[in-house]
Amino acid sequence: MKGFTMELILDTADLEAIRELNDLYAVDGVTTNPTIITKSGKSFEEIRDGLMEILSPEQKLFIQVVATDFDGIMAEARYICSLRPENTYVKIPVTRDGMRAIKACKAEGMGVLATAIYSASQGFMAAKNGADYLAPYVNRMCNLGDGVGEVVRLQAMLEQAKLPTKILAASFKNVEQVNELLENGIEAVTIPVDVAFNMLDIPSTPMAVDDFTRNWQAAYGRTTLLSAE
Ligand SMILES: O=C(CO)[C@@H](O)[C@H](O)[C@H](O)[C@H](O)COP(=O)(O)O
Repeated sequence: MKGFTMELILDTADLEAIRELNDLYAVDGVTTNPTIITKSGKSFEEIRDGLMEILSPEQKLFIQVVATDFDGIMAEARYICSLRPENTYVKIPVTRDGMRAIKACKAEGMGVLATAIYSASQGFMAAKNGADYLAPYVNRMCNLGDGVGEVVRLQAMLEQAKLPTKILAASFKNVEQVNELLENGIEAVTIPVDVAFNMLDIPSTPMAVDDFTRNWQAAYGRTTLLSAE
């Protein structure tokens, strides 16, 4: 396995949730796609400016192209990568035009994430074209077959070929899917807001804390460790 630090990315354009989760967790960046941005109810420009204000220069920003033809993808990719001096990645779906664009963007020195990946072979070819990250759609792949298994297979293929590309697994619907991939050494995950909170919020934990507080209050008449001495 390659030496790495696991990256935790948020898969949302909900600026309030990003602020809150950025306080709560060690967040490495944010991914968006055209649908995620339209769901925010805000304009692209508002989301773009909000993300650039919230994220520190070290946190990664991934923005997807909307154009589907090679020239359009290249124009949007240059624009996206010009938004911040570093740690900005253009997300390009692995269509035929997209694959050509991934290769061309890397030749121009841009950061690239290959997205909308549904099979190990699609991911492998994007990695061969130089993509920095691959985003397999885990839940959607699970709906078609063994999604987690296919991502683990892709990881094995990258390791065998000694390709440095990282898998940034996407399209999660529950915590268990995330856990399974982390257990298998996946280097980065991008998770939606509900899954991000569900990774922490188990009702038994605040219930246990309530017991501690109640017992302390009953014994010492206060709800803090600190006395008035
Ligand atoms: O590709 C990335 C991250 O690189 C994600 O933003 C990706 O587009 C999303 O996770 C998926 O489109 C979400 O899919 P779904 O929740 O609609 O199944």
